[in-house]
Amino acid sequence: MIKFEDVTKFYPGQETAALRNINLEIDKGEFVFLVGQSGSGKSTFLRLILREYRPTKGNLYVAGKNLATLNQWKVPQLRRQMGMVFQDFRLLPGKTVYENVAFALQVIGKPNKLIRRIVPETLELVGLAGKGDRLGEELSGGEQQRVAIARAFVNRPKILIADEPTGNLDPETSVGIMKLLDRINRTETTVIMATHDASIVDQMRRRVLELRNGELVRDQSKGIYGTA
Ligand SMILES: Nc1ncnc2c1ncn2[C@@H]1O[C@H](COP(=O)(O)OP(=O)(O)OP(=O)(O)O)[C@@H](O)[C@H]1O
Repeated sequence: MIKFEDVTKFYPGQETAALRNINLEIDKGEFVFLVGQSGSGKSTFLRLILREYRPTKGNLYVAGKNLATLNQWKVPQLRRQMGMVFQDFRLLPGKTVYENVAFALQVIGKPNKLIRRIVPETLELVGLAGKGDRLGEELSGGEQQRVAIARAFVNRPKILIADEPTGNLDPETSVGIMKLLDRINRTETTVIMATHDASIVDQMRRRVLELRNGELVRDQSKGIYGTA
């Protein structure tokens, strides 16, 4: 599903690499935590998968395409296979829960009939049945993150990328969000999640990739947050 082949990324004008010689594979349906200190390269790793940047060196295969050479005009097609969730939710202001989720399908040209069927189904899946008419800003942080997850997942992407999705939530709410990501993962969706949340990583016991100064220093199955 995803393969890094000796991937190095330098930002323009920088002398040290944000990522250096990364080699790894992530299979379909895996759940992977990406950990490491601030500045270790986690966001860069995710942004390369999203093809926000190209690798400076090496090859990066995502869903059968080499992103190092992929034409720019094919990027939207690639992104449709991915959902993205952020720490700060990023809901559309002034829009209802339903509208936030429906919008993700409208922009890719899905017919209204399908939207009217799939949005309520997805809201139910994330535990927001009956809340479609509420405005995003009226919801709690945990509920807003559920909307963001519904929006990311409504098109049934192959890969869900989450950048610190529990970073703004209290521990109990975070556990609920993790249960939801786990349920999504069980539908064969590959989940890659950058996090600083040790207790969640330690509870879930999934594959852990640790970056340090742009290098992959640990790749542990059923891993924990810190090195034992
Ligand atoms: N647009 C950019 N231009 C130049 N340097 C950048 C840019 N984005 C990130 N960097 C640098 O690349 C390195 C890796 O940053 P990155 O944001 O990937 O780390 P991170 O692990 O996601 O950090 P955090 O946990 O704080 O989000 C850092 O040294 C950072 O300063």
